[in-house]
Amino acid sequence: MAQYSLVSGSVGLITLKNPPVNALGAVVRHGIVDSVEKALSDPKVKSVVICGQNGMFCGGADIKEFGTDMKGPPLIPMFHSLEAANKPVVAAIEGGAFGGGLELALGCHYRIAHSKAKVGLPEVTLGLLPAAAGSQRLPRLIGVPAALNLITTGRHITAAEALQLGLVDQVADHNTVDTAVKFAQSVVGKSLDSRRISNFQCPPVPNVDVLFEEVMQKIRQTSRGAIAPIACVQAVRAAATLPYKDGLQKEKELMATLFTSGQARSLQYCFFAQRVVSRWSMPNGASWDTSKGRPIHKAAVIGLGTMGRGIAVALAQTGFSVVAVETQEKQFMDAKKAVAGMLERGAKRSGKVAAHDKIIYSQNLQAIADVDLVIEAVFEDMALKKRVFRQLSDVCKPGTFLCTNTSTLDIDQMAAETRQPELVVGMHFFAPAHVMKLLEVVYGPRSSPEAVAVAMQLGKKMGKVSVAVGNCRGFVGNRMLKPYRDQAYFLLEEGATPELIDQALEEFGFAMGAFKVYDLSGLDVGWKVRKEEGLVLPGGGSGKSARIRQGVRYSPLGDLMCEEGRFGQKTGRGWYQYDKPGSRDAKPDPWVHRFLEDYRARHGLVARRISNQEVLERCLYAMINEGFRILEDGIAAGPEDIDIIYVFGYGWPRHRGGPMFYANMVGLPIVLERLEHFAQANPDVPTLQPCNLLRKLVASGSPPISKWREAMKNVHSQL
Ligand SMILES: CCCCCCCC/C=C\C=C\CC(=O)SCCNC(=O)CCNC(=O)[C@H](O)C(C)(C)COP(=O)(O)OP(=O)(O)OC[C@H]1O[C@@H](n2cnc3c(N)ncnc32)[C@H](O)[C@@H]1OP(=O)(O)O
Repeated sequence: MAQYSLVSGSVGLITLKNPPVNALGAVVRHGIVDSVEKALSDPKVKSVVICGQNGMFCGGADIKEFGTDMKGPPLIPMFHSLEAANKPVVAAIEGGAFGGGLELALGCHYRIAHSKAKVGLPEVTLGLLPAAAGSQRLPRLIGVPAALNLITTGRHITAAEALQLGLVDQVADHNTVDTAVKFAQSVVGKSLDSRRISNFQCPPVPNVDVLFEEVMQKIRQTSRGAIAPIACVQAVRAAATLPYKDGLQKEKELMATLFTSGQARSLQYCFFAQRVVSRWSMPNGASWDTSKGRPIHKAAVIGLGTMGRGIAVALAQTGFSVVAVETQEKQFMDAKKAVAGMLERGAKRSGKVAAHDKIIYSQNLQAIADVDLVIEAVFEDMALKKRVFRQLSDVCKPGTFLCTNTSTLDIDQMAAETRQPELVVGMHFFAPAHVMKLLEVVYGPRSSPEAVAVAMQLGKKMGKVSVAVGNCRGFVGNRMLKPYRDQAYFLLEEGATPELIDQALEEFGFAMGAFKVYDLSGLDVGWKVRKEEGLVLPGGGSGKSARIRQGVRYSPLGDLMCEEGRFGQKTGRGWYQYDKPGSRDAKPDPWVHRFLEDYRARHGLVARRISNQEVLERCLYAMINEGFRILEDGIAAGPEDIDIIYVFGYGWPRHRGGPMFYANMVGLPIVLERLEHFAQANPDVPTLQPCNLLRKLVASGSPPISKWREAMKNVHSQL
């Protein structure tokens, strides 16, 4: 609702009330219309102030209403009637004004923001554009380049930046509503003509065509197939080149296309999925509601390789005291230098002081005796990790949480080496750990809810998107990656090239195709693991068994590349060629094409034409099928957990909502039918055999993704 009251004898105060963010749902919109009518028709009222309850101005349109019949007054006429009012209307912005909330403020004659408030037009992140005249008013107020930046990125800016841009008129350090009321009284009687933004001429831009062409080109390169950023540019262009009324018409047309698009649905799903996963739960019912964390003041990182360095930096930048331990002399010296550089660069970017004094370096484990939490980041070797956990258990004070950054290994085996296995959890960071947003928090069978709560809390403090998952090989992310990568290799054997496969995946929207990722992360990493697992045969093996291991299809292509010393970017040669070792510019390599032809000839494989569609179906449906198995096994609590992991950790295009949401969009019966087809053609590839949960969901009428958790409960109860 919106509450109306008369304050200071002459100011009509309209307070938006719709917790938690005062979104502009139908009831609020009705409330605003009624309140404005009251204020404008009351002769005692000389000016109007609009604010939000509980220190929050407005979080925008009610996203939960999208996809419903959206009854209630529309926003544009509401904002026009505010702007046309003959009494000054002032927005008092506390907390934040986002999307429709900022558009409401732009319809007012004046805007006063609290110094801690933030504002922004984040519609693009929901697959939309600011279509309550925001795309037309903002450029008129702050100019085209600044408006383009805010509207195409959706970034939230501080009150100080908003003031500098001319987006707000004043910043208040204390009671914003009182300040706004006084301000409203002070401007009574002043002409409002110059305050109505829709009457403004857009500040002229030299070479407007060149500017928009350049911006459009940049957006096309970075948006990876997302349509909303492009529509945002088109809408701002309309503001820059057309009269307000025509610009508004263009904004409406663009919004109509976006509003019903699958991309908007996917992005809005991601918005809510991110919030669902933050309310983690364990199969035993533990969650935030039942388990509180414990404050962590001092943490330790063990092992200062690439991951350990990033983790230490992330912790220090968050304000934790860190003991960084590395026992090998050379690595220790290199790490100290590297971490210092990372902290300096981070400080330069954030404008904060580099957190050098937060880190103490040591080559001795005894230095961690008093820490509250340890993150082990030594080499991915179970024997080594077990030894480290035994030492940690001896050295650390009782009650210290012991976390491992393993990306695949069994948490429980490490926990078994300690005196308090309930304090052991996985904290799987993604490289580079101080940059990447995702954190998989892995609970083993003995991990206590408190330990999970502590890791989730720590992740939140570090600005990570943390997802709690169960313990299995590869957890969620890497477990699903395996069948995807297997398919990519099998497609090479059948006639594809690395660039054909990568192009299909990148056109789909992945940040990088499978083979570019291999080259980036190093082919030797997987080779080492496969050797330890006994999968690697010299020369790839021969005869029929060369392409079979442990009874299932295996491609030795990656092993053969490593035998040639082609480890990827670091050696300047991998699935692509690079100008020099360490270079990132991947070029197709004729050597690889010949290598693949020789391989096929050796194994009697006849190359066939492979379409982009087949690449997508084989790679993505195999991965999705594993996702269903993960749900079936109870490793992830729901499809949202999987999707958020893929969007934030694996370059899955957000406008496609994550693999499980994508399966839901494609249609589960289609996914099932294609998997059945591929499984029949490849009986030695068990990951293509459709899993039970998928079959059961299809048999029960393919419920929408919002109902999968319920359906999963039924499946679990039948097991
Ligand atoms: C055919 C053509 C039709 C054309 C029709 C056109 C009609 C539309 C016209 C205009 C459209 C305007 C577009 C918009 O305004 S879209 C919304 C833009 N706003 C946003 O994107 C802001 C989203 N919210 C946030 O970024 C944050 O929530 C923030 C406001 C910064 C607060 O953050 P924080 O304090 O961390 O809190 P949470 O994010 O956890 O949120 C708390 C709960 O509030 C729910 N929430 C937040 N925002 C909204 C919202 N706008 N609508 C509905 N619900 C919202 C959020 O989900 C949390 O609840 P829960 O935990 O239960 O999920």
